[in-house]
Amino acid sequence: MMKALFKKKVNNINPNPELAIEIKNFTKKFKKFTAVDNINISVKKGKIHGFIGPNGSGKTTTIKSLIGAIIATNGEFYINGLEATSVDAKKTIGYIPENARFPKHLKSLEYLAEMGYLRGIPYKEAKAKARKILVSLNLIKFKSKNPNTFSSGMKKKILLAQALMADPEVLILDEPAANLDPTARQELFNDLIKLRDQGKTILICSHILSELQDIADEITILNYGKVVYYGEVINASHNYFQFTVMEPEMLEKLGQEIKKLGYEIIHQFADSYVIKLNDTKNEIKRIAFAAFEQKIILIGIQPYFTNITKIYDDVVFSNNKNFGQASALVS
Ligand SMILES: Nc1ncnc2c1ncn2[C@@H]1O[C@H](COP(=O)(O)OP(=O)(O)OP(=O)(O)O)[C@@H](O)[C@H]1O
Repeated sequence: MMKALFKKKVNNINPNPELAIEIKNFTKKFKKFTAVDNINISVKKGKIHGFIGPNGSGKTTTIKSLIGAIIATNGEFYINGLEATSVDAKKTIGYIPENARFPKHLKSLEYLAEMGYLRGIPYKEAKAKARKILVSLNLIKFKSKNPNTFSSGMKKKILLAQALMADPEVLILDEPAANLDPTARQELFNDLIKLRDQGKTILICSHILSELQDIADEITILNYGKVVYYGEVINASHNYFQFTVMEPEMLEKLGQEIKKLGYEIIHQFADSYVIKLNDTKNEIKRIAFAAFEQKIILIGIQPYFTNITKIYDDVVFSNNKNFGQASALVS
């Protein structure tokens, strides 16, 4: 009997070490109510991953279960291939909650140094590190002020600075841009892009689609506790262009010309191809000229990117007529 009690749980799931976050078969029930229903989520290393869904769809429940703040009814959680509850995995996560509250008696620099000290960094070292982070987030001039007196945007940055004190590989942010004005939001996003470019993985939980359109590399959409969409995001910086022909019959010929010019076709539609360009203006001229010479009529050449609002409208709004159009969430 005792043997059975202490028997180690056998885990048949092999975590994928290529993923920064892996959530498998996660279910959370609050009494009889199923808030999250057997979902799987994968977040690739070094990416900004948008975690989207209407109010009450289960985002915060998922994040809190991932960081161990609430207990899952069922499921497995991994950070960089390690069980999320393990000490080693916890060391690699930085969590930034939706709301900020700071001790009244500490100035920003002292507060960050204390937080570093609590995580085991010697105080002097922690203070030097805090100073460096404040410089990188453009907050050093406020080092002697208490963060409670800061604007919402600055408070968010102090929370980010606090998470960075532990040098996390994975940052998890719950509604990072709620209540921020456009400038503060842009500044915070620029900081997140910088961190992603340094190799960190960032999971952003949000239902404001415009927050994610320009910065997310991939998205997962949750609706009524289920994953209804997962995919990579192509944004303007990828330099993808869509070339549309007048008659679908012209498409094959255009494909031959595109290949002759040495471009790779990324996507194919009934009447168009998507290609990655580098030196946009000259390359468009070359392709348009080659098409013209082959009597292929191009009726459209336009930048191609993932429209998160449209995807959201398709997978959420069309299923929940009573929710209101997703575009209403874009602010
Ligand atoms: N402690 C709890 N007890 C009972 N039900 C809960 C509890 N926490 C969350 N829920 C319910 O679980 C569902 C998912 O809530 P959750 O907070 O995860 O959604 P969310 O997607 O983060 O929403 P929002 O965008 O509004 O923050 C909701 O229906 C919520 O009412």
